[in-house]
Amino acid sequence: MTAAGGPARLSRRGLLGGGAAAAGVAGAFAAGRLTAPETTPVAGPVASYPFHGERQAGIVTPAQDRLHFVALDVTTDDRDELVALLKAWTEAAARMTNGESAGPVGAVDGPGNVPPDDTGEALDLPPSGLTITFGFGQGLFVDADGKDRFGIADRRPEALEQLPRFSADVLDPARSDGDICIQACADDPQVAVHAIRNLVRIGFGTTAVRWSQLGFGRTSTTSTSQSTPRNLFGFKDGTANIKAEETAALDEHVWVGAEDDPRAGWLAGGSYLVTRRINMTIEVWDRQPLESQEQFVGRTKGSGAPLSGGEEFTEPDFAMSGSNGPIIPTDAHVRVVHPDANDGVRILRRGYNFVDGSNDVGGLDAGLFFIAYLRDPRTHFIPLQRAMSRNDALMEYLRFTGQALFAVPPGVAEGEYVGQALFA
Ligand SMILES: C=CC1=C(C)c2cc3[nH]c(cc4nc(cc5[nH]c(cc1n2)c(C)c5CCC(=O)O)C(CCC(=O)O)=C4C)c(C)c3C=C
Ligand SMILES: [Fe+2]
Repeated sequence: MTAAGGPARLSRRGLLGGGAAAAGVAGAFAAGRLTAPETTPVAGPVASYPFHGERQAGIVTPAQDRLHFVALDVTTDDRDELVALLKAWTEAAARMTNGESAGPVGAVDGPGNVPPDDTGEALDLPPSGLTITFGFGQGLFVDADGKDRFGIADRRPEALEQLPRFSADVLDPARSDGDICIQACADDPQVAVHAIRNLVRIGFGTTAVRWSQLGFGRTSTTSTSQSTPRNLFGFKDGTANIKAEETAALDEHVWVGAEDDPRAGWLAGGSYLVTRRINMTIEVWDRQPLESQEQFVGRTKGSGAPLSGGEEFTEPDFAMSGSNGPIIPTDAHVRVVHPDANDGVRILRRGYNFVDGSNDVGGLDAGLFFIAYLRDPRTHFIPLQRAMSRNDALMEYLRFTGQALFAVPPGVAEGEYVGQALFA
């Protein structure tokens, strides 16, 4: 398999859409925010992303179209068993992201009298841009009884605590938390599901699935090479997201710094991952006039431009007046969560649309599975969610039905296993 289409391999011309756009992007970097390329080139089909590297793949990797996310509880108290599992998962993840079977024998080439070491549904499928990203929850460090099962309680990152409750939270414990999470993203749903299924299979006896979530359409961009997708409200989502090319912003807002937390040095270069399962009352939303929908968001539904004018990547002008007060209302989502209103804070969003059948009132159980990577949940998530709770017009159409927080260790070098520094 060849690695192709990843950010480093896109030509500068392909990334920036020509010289004029390049100048524009350079200016935007200088201003601290990224503006659009003049044209938005689409990266070619991606063969594979290597599992090993300085950072885990699946964070700044161009967001793939499909997601299978699982949270697991560790059922053993034995540190050696946990470490053995992390080693086995590392090997299997490296193989699968390379388009190989989960185990070295494969789905059909082993002896007939034992179960195969791969389940087989991805036979003949390409790697499809599969990335597998691991995170550790609070319960891995101290379990519900306050027990330090694996001798790592003193290495728990200070910020890895239970998230507070927010308004519109109707959290289902069966869709929240977990000791370990695995995020599999791919451009083929079968490849993402195959990855999670096999990792869960390998963990049988050591871990148990707590909850999982499928996502069918990305709701963000994480690279300037991508076009902006739409969420289930029909709006472009991901326009102002941090992009892989914004390395200074990633260092400031996404990657945990070496000095951030003296007792959790193992997390330096990693990140925090927040998930929120957000049900959207789409049937009610669909009855709102177009102009109201646009006022709730603060952007136009067609182009995604701010209501203050311009094009999709034009910065909103929050000072501009309309006939009835500010043209971008004070409770518009993009105003409430904008860095200008939140001490300059930015986050890397990597969420997905979901529809999990229908609900008990004949509507769709649909929404946005919010995933964000950020440097510290205390500065980069809790205040944002609180601001939304207080004063965001979108809140009337949202119900938060699950949430979790994980510490995501940095990348894995060849010959190492994921999270190795935590157990060293
Ligand atoms: C706590 C953080 C956020 C939650 C929860 C959240 C939910 C949520 N958002 C949309 C739709 C859009 N969000 C947009 C931008 C945007 N959203 C957040 C944060 C949360 N959103 C941020 C930080 C930003 C970027 C703000 C900026 O820097 O300008 C947009 C506009 C397009 C874009 O920039 O991506 C839309 C549309 C929904 C539907 C939703 C819950 C279901
Ligand atoms: Fe948002």
